[in-house]
Amino acid sequence: MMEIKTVVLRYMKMKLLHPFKTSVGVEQDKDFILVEVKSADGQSGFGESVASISPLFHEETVQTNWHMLSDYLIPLLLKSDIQHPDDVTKMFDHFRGNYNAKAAIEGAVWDLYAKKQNMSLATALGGTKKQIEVGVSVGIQETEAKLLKKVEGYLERGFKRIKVKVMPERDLDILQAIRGEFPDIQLMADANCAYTLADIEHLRKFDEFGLTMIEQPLAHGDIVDHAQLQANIETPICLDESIHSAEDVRKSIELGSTKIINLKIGRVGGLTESKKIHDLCVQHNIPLWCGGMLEAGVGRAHNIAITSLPGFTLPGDTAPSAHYWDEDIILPEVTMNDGLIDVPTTPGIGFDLNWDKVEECMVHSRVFHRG
Ligand SMILES: O=C(O)CCC(=O)C1=CC=C[C@@H](O)[C@@H]1C(=O)O
Ligand SMILES: [Mg+2]
Repeated sequence: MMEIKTVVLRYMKMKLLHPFKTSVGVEQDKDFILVEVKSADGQSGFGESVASISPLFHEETVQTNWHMLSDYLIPLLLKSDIQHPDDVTKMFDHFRGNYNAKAAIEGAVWDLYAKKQNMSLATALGGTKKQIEVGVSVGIQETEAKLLKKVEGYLERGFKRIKVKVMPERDLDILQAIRGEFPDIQLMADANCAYTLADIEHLRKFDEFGLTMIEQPLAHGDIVDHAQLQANIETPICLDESIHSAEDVRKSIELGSTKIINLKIGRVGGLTESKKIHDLCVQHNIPLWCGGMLEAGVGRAHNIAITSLPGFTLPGDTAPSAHYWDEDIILPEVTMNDGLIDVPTTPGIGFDLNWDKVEECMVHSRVFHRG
């Protein structure tokens, strides 16, 4: 049994090296919650919330996460006995939605559990890979020239896949320009819900660019219209914002709404549900990759661990720390060699906290003790 005695919430604010622009908005500062769970012997596990400061990507925010953690999830956790991290998801099912908040503390419990088992989080999750392939997500750039320069730089640094953001009026030109310079690279487009079924004819034009996928072309939460769209275009659809559970994946597969899944631990409520989604995708031969939410090092470490499972067959958005921050909150930082990141073999997430950086970026904190 893992008796959690203390939980510490730290409200963090970090400055991204480059503003990140998508069809839903621009992120420059990254606010997030660093969650620490401590057992009686003083051992700690860490998790990270992925919600943004505004409800643009989905309905949660850092503030709603802070509320849900403080007023519902932590009080429940501190009066429960946990035999295994899977118990946390069962316990939290009592509350609807709030997936980012649930995942932030469930991930910390998984980290603590792996440390107590003296195994890496990757191993605790069933991971088998020693390295993971890394792709990069390129935000919307002011000009095509800037975009092409960024793509060229990323390819030189070894990224295995390029993901570009598209939106109506900023799509075919971007794809044409990239394919003109880089005809053979692994290229995908992320629409972040920017289109509707009225755009079927327009979206059919994407087929000429040989994309590995188009990510979330239609409304967040939708799986019905995506099935109609997939029946009308060749490019494989990948769902992101529509998927919050293994049940959503099952229905999407049955309807033919998707051929690829972007898994985000925070979007599905944690690592236990992520494992269920992984197993379902393997069962149905649906390629899986790990999306990103501009995480700092703790969230990045969790993404690396889940991506070590064998069903993650496509490069994810888990770029190295230096792609996002001048200094990360973990030691060592996440680094990449030739488009590959080593999966840590040390206990838990496999990184220490850079406490000087944590202190520097912490805005406020709150400590909760078992009653
Ligand atoms: O973390 C990364 O580098 C990927 C970032 C990224 O592509 C996204 C982050 C957050 C929400 C979205 O805008 C977008 C996505 O849809 O994957
Ligand atoms: Mg996406």
